Amino acid sequence: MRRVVVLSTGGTIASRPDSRGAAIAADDANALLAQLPGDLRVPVEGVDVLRVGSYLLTPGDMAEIVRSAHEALADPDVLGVVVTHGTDALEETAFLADLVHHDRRPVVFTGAQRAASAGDTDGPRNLADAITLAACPEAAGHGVLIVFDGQVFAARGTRKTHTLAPAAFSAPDGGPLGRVRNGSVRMAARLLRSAPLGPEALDLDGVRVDIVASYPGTDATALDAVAAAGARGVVLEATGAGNANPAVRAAIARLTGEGVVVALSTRVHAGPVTALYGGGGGVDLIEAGAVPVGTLRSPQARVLLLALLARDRDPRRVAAALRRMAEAGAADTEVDTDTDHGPRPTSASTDPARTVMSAQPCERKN
Ligand SMILES: NC(=O)C[C@H](N)C(=O)O
Repeated sequence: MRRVVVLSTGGTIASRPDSRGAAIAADDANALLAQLPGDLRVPVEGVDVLRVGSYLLTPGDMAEIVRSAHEALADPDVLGVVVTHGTDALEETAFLADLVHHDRRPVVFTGAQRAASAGDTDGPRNLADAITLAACPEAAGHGVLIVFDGQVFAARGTRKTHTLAPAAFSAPDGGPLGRVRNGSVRMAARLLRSAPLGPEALDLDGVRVDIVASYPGTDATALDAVAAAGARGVVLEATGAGNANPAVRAAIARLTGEGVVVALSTRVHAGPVTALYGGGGGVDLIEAGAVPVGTLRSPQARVLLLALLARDRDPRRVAAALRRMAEAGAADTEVDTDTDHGPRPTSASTDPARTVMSAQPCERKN
């Protein structure tokens, strides 16, 4: 039967209060589907994968979620897959799924900011939007998508940018690709995606990549500690366009000399990492061996590094692949010229830099 598969993994969308009032993932896929509003006009199958807050996920759990999506897509009758997920680490699992996504059918991640037990929970609406999008031909070829509060985002570059608001996600360097409103889908733009990695990129067990922050007065303590703990990769969350100081520069040279791959990201909300400054700035850190990761922020840079290290033990090749794939992200704002999904330009684009607008072929009644 032609259908959408909903993979349930937990998060606030599935949460109810425990005896202390603390939200705990409790609902399974059937309970989520039972709360759906309106007529979705497409059969839906629920599958339980995990039932946890996403802050509890390990890289191995994230790989299991992605493998479950691939298993669902092995059935040609499946139109698309929805993953319900906690929002804390949604950007990580969605990006991992995108890195290995090799199917034109969409995988759509969603969740909620208000628990399933809340009178004003946003979960059922987000889930209905995700199912509509997953069944929509306009979503084909976009890779892995995130739909939240009516906005559609590419997995890559999208982050949780509000702790509580229903509009929890944004893509600071590109904006949304489209929207779902009143059961109707409008896609406005498309990202250029790099070639997908093979399934071995999901063999994350035993691969350690840490994130280390740099700040005024930081020293080499944390960098040396994660290397001693067995990290094969480190993401440095630097200041500004990717700057630190001479102590961090020396630690990066030491770590890369020992075969640890160091990615250079930033704590700043938007914009790319760029080699601009000396004295321990980006010019020096890159010279010492750090790889600038463009507009990727630490959580997704870590996922990319995990995936690359899972498929290759050679740090030089991994660093080269990291550089290549981070650069591919620099093409994020190019206008799509792929017309096989039938784009029809209009003046209603959400982002003038990425103007491709389609009609609304996917409608649901509600
Ligand atoms: N809104 C949410 O889903 C947050 C929750 N802490 C989680 O990530 O599971």
